[in-house]
Amino acid sequence: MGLRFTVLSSGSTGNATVVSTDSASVLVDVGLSGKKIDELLREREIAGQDLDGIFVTHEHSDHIKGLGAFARRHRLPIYANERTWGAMLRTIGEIPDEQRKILPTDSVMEIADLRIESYAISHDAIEPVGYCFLADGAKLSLATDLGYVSDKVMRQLQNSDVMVLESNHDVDMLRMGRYPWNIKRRILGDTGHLSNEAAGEALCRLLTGSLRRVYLAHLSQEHNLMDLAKLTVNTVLEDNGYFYQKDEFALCETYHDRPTLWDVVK
Ligand SMILES: O=c1ccn([C@@H]2O[C@H](COP(=O)(O)O)[C@@H](O)[C@H]2O)c(=O)[nH]1
Repeated sequence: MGLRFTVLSSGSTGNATVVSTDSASVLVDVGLSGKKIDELLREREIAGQDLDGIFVTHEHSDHIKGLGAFARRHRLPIYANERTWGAMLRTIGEIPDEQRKILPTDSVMEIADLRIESYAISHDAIEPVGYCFLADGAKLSLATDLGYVSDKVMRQLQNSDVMVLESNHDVDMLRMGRYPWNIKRRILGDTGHLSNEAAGEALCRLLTGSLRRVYLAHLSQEHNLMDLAKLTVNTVLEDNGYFYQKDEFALCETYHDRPTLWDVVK
């Protein structure tokens, strides 16, 4: 079946994504309780103990809430860079040495036929990363929790077939919303979260030959709506002269309260 994935949950209430090939299966982040992750995996017919490892993007609780419990229960290796390990150790509890794996930022590793590339992103965590997954000539890129898309990140994301891209908020809804000003400023800043417009602008530079689907992710439940996110991204694309046919490219949805269907990347 080749490279495939399901976003189990997306948003500030918890993030987790499964990426699989016929020979490897990994989880990216465990932002819900270990019990809930097991339940969602079962829904997608995956057993926790069949995973080959967990890849951590950063230490914020919506990405590591259930990490310790889940990894210990299934004796799974956890991959993160050294500074992220340092930042999360006190919250995830004791992890046996054999499960602690250091994956430096901007490095590449392979598990069976799955190639995993970590890349640095701009977010207010200690050393946050995104991941690209490649197998069978297909590329899936996960890009959430980033304040802006740097040229380096843009190069990393090139030639993706499918992307999971942050579209956190509508700027006007956020400005008018109830969050305190310091949190609004954080979200809007260079180490915060991508707005719908910023996601659209990034896509203008990424909508090349190979990109077929983009899953809008990490939507705020306070300051966004999926239809508004899609409309804004499409408007930015059209304003910049990017028009596409429905059979060429699609914007897809992720959810905070249910998994996406399996998507076979290519
Ligand atoms: O009271 C709050 C609410 C949210 N945050 C952080 O803001 C961003 C965006 O949150 P959304 O739920 O997507 O609106 C996220 O990093 C939250 O953790 C906060 O710090 N305090």
